[in-house]
Amino acid sequence: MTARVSIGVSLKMYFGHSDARRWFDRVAELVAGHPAVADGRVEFFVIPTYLQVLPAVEAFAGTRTLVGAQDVAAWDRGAYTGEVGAPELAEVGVRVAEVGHAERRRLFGETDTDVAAKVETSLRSGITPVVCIGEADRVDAAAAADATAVQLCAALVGAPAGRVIVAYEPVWAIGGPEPAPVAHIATVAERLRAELDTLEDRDGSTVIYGGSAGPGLLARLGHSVDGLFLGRFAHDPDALAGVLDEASALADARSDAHSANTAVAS
Ligand SMILES: O=C(CO)COP(=O)(O)O
Repeated sequence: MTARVSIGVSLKMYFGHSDARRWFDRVAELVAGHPAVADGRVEFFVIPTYLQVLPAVEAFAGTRTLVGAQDVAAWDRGAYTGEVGAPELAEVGVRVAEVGHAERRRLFGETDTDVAAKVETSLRSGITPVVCIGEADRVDAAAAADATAVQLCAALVGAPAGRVIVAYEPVWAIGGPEPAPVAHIATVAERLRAELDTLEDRDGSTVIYGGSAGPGLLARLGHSVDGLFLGRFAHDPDALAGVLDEASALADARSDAHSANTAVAS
């Protein structure tokens, strides 16, 4: 378990250009003044539309915020109309790329093979993939853990060494009124972390939860996840500030636990 806690936001396609830029300015001010983001205890990333990436890079400059892309081409460059490749994303300052979100799998037919190709090109370009996985139907936690472990392995086929951020997002909890139950999330996230721990070349990888996540959830989840992937409930910067405070408290608790373990071991 890493001491650091990760909080990410995907803006999906909710905001127009001016609204997105206003949100970037408000949130950049918020994170610049947030001690845990400023000193790196909490990793913060924002994933706007492709067209909003450059203004986001500019707005968040100097705040430690990582700007991401909501997708990435499966190829580096060439005759792929409408696509954007990882090398170009990296060139303009994109640091994370969302791969295999449930909406892309469902609406655009993305397969595990596409996802693996996108993970591979991202890592090769120095971009950390946010690998989105989650069970489609509401099954029990053990079945969800089995299904998502299979998805995770499929996503990492052929991937070069490097950190990945695994976003566990049960499809049935996305866009709903409330997140999946805490015990369900904990069971699946712990299984996914155990899977990652068996891999030698994935140091620093994290498992975060998304799907109607908002203020109050991280405090209830505690150590069972490494953070949250927010959608609608980050549109209000005050709600996002509340989540960052919870992330900061969790990062402190983890670093205390880490120091206690190190003291016992020595
Ligand atoms: O899909 C999500 C983040 O990628 C979650 O979105 P919501 O929090 O709006 O359900």
